[in-house]
Amino acid sequence: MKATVTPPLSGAAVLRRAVQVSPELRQGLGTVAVLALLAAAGRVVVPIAVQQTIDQGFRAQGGARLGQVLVTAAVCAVAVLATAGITYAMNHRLYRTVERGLATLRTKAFRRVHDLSPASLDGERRGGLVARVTGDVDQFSTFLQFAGMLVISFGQLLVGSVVMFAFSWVLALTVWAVFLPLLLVLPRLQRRLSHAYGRVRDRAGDMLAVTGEAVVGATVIHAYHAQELIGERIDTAVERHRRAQSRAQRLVAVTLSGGEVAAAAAIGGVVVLGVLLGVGGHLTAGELVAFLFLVTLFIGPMQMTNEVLNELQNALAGWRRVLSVVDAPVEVRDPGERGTDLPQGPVSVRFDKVGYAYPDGPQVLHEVSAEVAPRSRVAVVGETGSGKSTFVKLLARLSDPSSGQVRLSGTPLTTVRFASLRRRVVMVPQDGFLFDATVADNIRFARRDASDEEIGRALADLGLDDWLASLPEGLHTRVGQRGDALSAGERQLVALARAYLADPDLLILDEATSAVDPATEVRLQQALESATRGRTSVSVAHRLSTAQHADLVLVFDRGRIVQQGTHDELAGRPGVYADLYAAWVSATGGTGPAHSARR
Ligand SMILES: Nc1ncnc2c1ncn2[C@@H]1O[C@H](COP(=O)(O)OP(=O)(O)OP(=O)(O)O)[C@@H](O)[C@H]1O
Repeated sequence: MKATVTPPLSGAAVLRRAVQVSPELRQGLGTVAVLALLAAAGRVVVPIAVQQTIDQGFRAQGGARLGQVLVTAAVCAVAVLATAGITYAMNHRLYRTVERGLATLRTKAFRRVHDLSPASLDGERRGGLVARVTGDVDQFSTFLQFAGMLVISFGQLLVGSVVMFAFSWVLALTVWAVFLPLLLVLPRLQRRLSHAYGRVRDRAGDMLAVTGEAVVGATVIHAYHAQELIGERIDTAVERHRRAQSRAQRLVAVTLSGGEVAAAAAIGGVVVLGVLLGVGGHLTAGELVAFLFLVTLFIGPMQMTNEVLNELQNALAGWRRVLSVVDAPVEVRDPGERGTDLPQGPVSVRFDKVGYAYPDGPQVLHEVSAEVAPRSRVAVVGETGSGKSTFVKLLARLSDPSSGQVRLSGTPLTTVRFASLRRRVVMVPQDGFLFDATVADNIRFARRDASDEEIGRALADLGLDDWLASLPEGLHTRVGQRGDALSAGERQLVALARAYLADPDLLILDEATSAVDPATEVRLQQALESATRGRTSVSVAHRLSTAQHADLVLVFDRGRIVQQGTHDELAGRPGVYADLYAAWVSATGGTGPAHSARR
């Protein structure tokens, strides 16, 4: 699946694309920059005040001037308070801008996960993408806690350097000479870090996918006592993440230690040179003390910049992965305004030499041609893996054919607006997903404005009123997560009632293969009979009893339609259908429980 491939976007390209995806990120950046400069300027007030206090206050010519000291202290206090206020305003503005941008990014990424073709993307892979979107965006959010400081740091470096040069260009050059080598090797280190953090984010994604799978597949894991196997997979994923993280942290440690050494060298150099300059009469005591303050103001941002750049690499790696979800190509597009509505009335279906291959997979449908008359009931049968489900997914436009064309009532499916298609064509998949809500709410999913009475009537139409009466709280019975509180057969009944309430012109059913008890089997059969009456229906039939009642049976074999006709015509003729039927009769006596048709 293309969406899982991380495109090798450079840091700058990631930022550019991120701003395109979330234009909010641009808003107010000018204000943030101005506030950052003001905050930086505010921070050099203290060293200047220290210099003034010493040189013009305590050591003033003609004796100490306490009045001057008090005024300087008051100005300094006001500047410190104002700087704190400006820093708060800048952070607030920055967080607001970026959180808005990230909200847009999250929304677009989640939507894209939904838009990706359901035919080629199963629930687990979709879950992996969701984990990526949540984990990686959070990583970026964490980075922001530092980002505000980064903006101020740049301002502080700038203003600090100007003031340092004003006090003593020799000392200012010394400080820069110490930090320059660090600045020169930093880009190389950052590139290596970027690579290391890319791996960390990938490993974190793998870890989330494996643990997510373990939660979703808990029942199967317990049933097969596979806890140890899954445990090992989780341990491996955790260990690989730990190793990637350690590698990245080692590089971080190198950059931090480099910063420490440079800081110590800068302070040492300033003290020694400063004293020598002072003795020679080139520097006052106040200027030397102020300079030492300025050096700490310079070292702080240097180290902060280093740290923030490290975090930035981690955040960029996450951003890059989220953007690869946002930019994943959507296979099935709504023609929207340019499209047409399906013609009114009962729907006919035509498949014209349709071929299909799943992304990166082999051809699974070959030259499939079929015609379905309006209001007819069609059963699609064939061995497991013969292409039945794929055929109905193309009919519901969950995916588009690789070759050939599907038409509904003469209109090419790709030109039908989604609004019209989803109103007139409804598919009940094998696993008709139920939400953790009541029976009524799950059925109402088809028509949000349906009243309880209408839902009750729909169930009665399908002959399910006695089943409804047997539920502890009738329509208001909760179905549990994924419908776990209902039996497999009952879940199918609810899914069918949901489709019936939608009142489509074309009903597509992918019969569940799960076995149900005989009483539910009879209920399901009756409900199916009522739900398909008077409308076009195409059912993937795992029970050949469905084929017995159909107007037309399409027989699939290895991705091709090899026979078509009514049950009576086909059962009496040697061929795939007669074999399937014979196998089904011998396995179930012809009336038995659900059974996947096999030769
Ligand atoms: N999401 C997918 N990605 C790749 N290949 C797939 C995917 N879904 C199905 N296939 C492959 O396509 C082929 C046809 O599968 P399909 O599900 O259409 O068969 P089927 O006749 O409905 O089978 P069953 O009766 O078991 O449901 C199979 O070889 C299957 O492995």
